[in-house]
Amino acid sequence: MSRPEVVVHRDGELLAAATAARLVTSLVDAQAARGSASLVLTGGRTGIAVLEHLRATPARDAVDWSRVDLYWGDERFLPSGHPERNETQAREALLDHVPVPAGRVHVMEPSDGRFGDDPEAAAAAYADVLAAAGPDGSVPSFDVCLLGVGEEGHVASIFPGSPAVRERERPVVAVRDCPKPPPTRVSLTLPAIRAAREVWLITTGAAKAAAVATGLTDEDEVRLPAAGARGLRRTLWLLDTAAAAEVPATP
Ligand SMILES: O=C1O[C@H](COP(=O)(O)O)[C@@H](O)[C@H](O)[C@H]1O
Repeated sequence: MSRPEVVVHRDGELLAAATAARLVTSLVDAQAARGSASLVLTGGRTGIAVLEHLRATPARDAVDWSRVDLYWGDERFLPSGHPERNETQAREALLDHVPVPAGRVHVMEPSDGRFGDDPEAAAAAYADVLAAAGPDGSVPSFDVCLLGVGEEGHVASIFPGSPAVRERERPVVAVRDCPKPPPTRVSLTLPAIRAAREVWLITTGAAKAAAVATGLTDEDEVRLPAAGARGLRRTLWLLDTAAAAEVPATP
């Protein structure tokens, strides 16, 4: 598992623009190396801002969108098209504007979907989606897994002290009684996130500074889930100055 690296940008706008540029390069490189690229999307303000910048940059056309598989790290378990669904926001920010085939957009089921109001069934179905895509029924080695970071150190919908953060077997779980609304969600687990080649934790603002500083240590992931989000090859914390304020200076 990789050790965390930190990149700090002046402010949130620049962070989102620079991360979008970094994504273009990573997706193009993955396609050159392996034929297609796989990307796990995140919700949250910064994650969606990255997609908006990706939409706006002419360099987005360097990516062959017909060979990109898109997944989600978590989803708010709400009806299809609900404005608070991470899927809805990602579609508006980017996916409706690039020629990615519908069959490569791997959404987590909504609460009015195939399984009705059953997030456990939606989570199990998403585990099947991952198993069908990965080697020998295991989770795919995503090229990049994007994650936002909550003030209390949550990533995806894995909250401190929750059953989700203790999950060791299943790659996807239903999350109930979330401290952040909406209360019901579907989320990848830390073992699934750790299957990614690269994990990028992206966050901004002073309110995240303490979680960022602790997340960079070997803190117990049950107390601070972000500390357990590491990529096989690379773990990158992409921050603005305010979020990086409590990170110890490095040479
Ligand atoms: O609810 C969620 O929040 C987190 C963090 O969001 P932010 O707005 O504080 O950046 C996000 O990572 C997660 O995907 C989302 O469902």
